Amino acid sequence: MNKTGFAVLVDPLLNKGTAFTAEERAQLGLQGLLPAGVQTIEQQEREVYERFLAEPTDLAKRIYLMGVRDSNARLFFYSMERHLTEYMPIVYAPTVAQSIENYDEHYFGSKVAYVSVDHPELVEESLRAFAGEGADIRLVVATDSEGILGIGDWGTNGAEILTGKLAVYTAAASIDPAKILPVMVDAGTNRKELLDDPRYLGNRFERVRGQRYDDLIQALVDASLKLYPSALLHWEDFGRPCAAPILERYRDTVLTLNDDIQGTGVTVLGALMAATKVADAPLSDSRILTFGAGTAGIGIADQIVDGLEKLGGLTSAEARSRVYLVDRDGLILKGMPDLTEGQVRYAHDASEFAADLKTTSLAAVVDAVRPTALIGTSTVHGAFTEDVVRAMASHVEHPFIAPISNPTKLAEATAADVIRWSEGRASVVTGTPSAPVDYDGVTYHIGQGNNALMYPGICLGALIPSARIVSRGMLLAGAQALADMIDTSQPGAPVLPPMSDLTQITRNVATAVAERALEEGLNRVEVADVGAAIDAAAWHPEY
Ligand SMILES: NC(=O)c1ccc[n+]([C@@H]2O[C@H](COP(=O)([O-])OP(=O)(O)OC[C@H]3O[C@@H](n4cnc5c(N)ncnc54)[C@H](O)[C@@H]3O)[C@@H](O)[C@H]2O)c1
Ligand SMILES: O=C(O)C[C@H](O)C(=O)O
Ligand SMILES: [Mg+2]
Repeated sequence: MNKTGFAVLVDPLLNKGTAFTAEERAQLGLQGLLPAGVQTIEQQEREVYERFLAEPTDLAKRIYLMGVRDSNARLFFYSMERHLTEYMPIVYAPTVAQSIENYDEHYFGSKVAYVSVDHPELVEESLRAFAGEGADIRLVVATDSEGILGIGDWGTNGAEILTGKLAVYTAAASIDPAKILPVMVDAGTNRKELLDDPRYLGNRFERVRGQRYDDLIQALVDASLKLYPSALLHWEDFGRPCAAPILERYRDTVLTLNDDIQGTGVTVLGALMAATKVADAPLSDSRILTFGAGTAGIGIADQIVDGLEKLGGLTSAEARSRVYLVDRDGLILKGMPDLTEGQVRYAHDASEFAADLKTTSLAAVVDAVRPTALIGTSTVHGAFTEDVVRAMASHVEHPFIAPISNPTKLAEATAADVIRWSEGRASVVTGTPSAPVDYDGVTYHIGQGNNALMYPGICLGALIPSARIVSRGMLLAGAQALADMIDTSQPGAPVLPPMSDLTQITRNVATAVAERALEEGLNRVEVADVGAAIDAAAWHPEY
């Protein structure tokens, strides 16, 4: 049944507010519900942008913009398209972290589907209720909020990470917002201050682990496959104990992507490939030191190893031996207690190092390993000290240094410090935006090493041919497409394309990923012309 009256005005996908024409107002029963003036989308957008500029803080700007999103989605995306570079850090990281940390003051629940570990039998009903009967969902984005960015466990307050990721999906990949379903997986929280806060709205118990948790995830996968068989399932900000096991359980049989593992892995691999061009060194010469060997750190290591093998020509054992990990207890060595499965893959033999190596000193480990690339996914602010950066730059002419922990306050270093301490020789990327750095007469542009550069394109590229899975080949094709966008001929050029080019980046990545899926025979539909199929699928925020 077609909606009329207030039902139209409160539906963000139908609402045009004051842009409804006199005829539409008559047809849709809106007479008397709107003031007499009729505006164009351009006029409405100008007012949105002026109000955005006038809001006093980043958090206030985010709350305002997401309010526009919730009342008139086309107007929001029309505005985001025009001010992408300005809106990204507000709608998404780093400001989304403030939304989550201050949730109780500003939200009464986010617009997402909630599923509870107490009621796996209600998962299907929750998805149906949120999406509406007959919805053509192509993308399910789920979080359990145990590892939100680097700020940890935020229970159901973490739902705002989903609204941020969804906005980026539509802005970057033109995916129709009506086809995306955000799901908050509520398995409890281990954050005591939330459990003690009377205003906390999620399940008030400690995180449930083991069979009951696995059953909830299985119920979500089953419901998604049953209701929306061609949809991609995106996992976001699950904690270290759950993220990798969930991906391993489903990656070979279900169309699925873990953003923190795979999205981040391909982003960093793409940047590393571009950095090897700056260094004029083959990819196969890379030696990688990852500081913070959790979900993202291991995801990056695995992805780089795949790249060293398939693109760099190393054997799998050779490629693995090029990766070194440092975590809380220092350099990861064989036989250390409590290593995760991922860490075991990269544990080195202590006999490779001098007996007196201080394995908990990052600078000493850098001197011992002599890496070409240093990646930070530790959430330890300032861990890449001057000593560490100088050690990197003393062994390699052009080191790749990527302090990508989010939000900004947790980054291992600032771009400006890395440029200064490496005397302008390092290729740097940071997780949140960094201003250009002037050093010794050169302006260095800093790439934003954030998975937002990749997950929209990988997902779109997988959806276009209705791929059965996201294969390793599809991921590598995405990384190559990203690296191919980089022109390193100018001094100070970034090793990642700028966020202002996000729609073009996404298109290039999606094209490469879709073509690889077709080559590998993973498609469930035939696609004669990938570019034309991308155009045909695109949703445009116009009235
Ligand atoms: N830029 C991006 O696109 C991107 C993508 C994913 C994750 N991240 C960031 O990476 C960070 C880590 O995320 P995650 O999901 O991997 O979390 P995680 O908890 O799975 O991993 C963090 C790891 O750092 C280790 N660590 C903590 N303190 C340490 C110390 N003092 N020294 C060495 N290691 C230490 C932890 O033991 C853990 O293994 C977060 O800040 C997150 O925002 C960035
Ligand atoms: O959300 C982001 O900004 C990137 C990434 O997924 C993260 O967890 O930090
Ligand atoms: Mg994340």
